Amino acid sequence: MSALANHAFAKMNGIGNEIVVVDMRDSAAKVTPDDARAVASANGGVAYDQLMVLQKPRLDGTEAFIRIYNNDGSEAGACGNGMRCVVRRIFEKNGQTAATFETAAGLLNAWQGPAPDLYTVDMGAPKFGWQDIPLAEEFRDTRYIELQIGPIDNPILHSPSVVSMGNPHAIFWVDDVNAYDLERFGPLLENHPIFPERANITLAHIVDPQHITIRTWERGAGLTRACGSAACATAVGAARLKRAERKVEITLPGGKLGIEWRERDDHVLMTGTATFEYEGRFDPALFAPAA
Ligand SMILES: N[C@H](CCC[C@H](N)C(=O)O)C(=O)O
Repeated sequence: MSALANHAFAKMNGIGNEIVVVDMRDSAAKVTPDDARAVASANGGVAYDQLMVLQKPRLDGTEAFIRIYNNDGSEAGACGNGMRCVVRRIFEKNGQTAATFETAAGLLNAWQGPAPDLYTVDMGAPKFGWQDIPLAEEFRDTRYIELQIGPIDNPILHSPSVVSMGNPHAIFWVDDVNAYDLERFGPLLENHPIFPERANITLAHIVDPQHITIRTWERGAGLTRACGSAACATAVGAARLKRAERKVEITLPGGKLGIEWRERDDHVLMTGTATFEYEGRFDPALFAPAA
């Protein structure tokens, strides 16, 4: 039987990005991709975009090792909105206002602030090398790669920037993020062979050097109302193109995030809210083997 059967969870959201938080630090059991898919089951499950699983800390000074699952069961190396939800949950339980977490992408510092209802996560430094994204072939300048959708002589979307925040992101620069059928183009681009680990696909409109609007088709989760790591990747991508400052406000369908690509260490700081919705326990029937 799955380690999640009857296990407590918290349903939260990060500006509309649907998050489930499960604290398994008291257990050595592992969550499997099948478990993650079962939790998202439309038949008695909990609808979510990312499942944040807290496991026993592996390093001194860290609160937990966090594994991140998309609702298709795939694992992600980063989840900004999910991290803010984890941070709120932990700080409300132990009274802390700062902590360090470990994820597959490395160590993440997080703190409450700059206001009581805001949480800031240091998402680490972005990576731009074609093998870091990763891409299936070499591109020396990842500010624009050769990738397009639509007629060869009149592409609908083309020349995205690519950035890794611990997970792969492709950002297409457009004048209106709502003018494209992202539900149609998203999966084609997510699964394009140029992305051996697939990719999160973002449409971004640079309103002015301090404001960018985005909409994201997420790898392994589809169209979501917000994607924090995409907001980070977009802010960095725009700054690399000298089209935005290193400190910007990103507007997503579900709300706004403050992003700063810090000069002194190239780390990306993401600030926003985290909303608690309800808590419950997973119905064991979700994980029962198919009859
Ligand atoms: N929604 C998450 C991103 C999850 C990324 C996941 N879709 C992947 O990289 O596979 C966020 O707020 O950063």
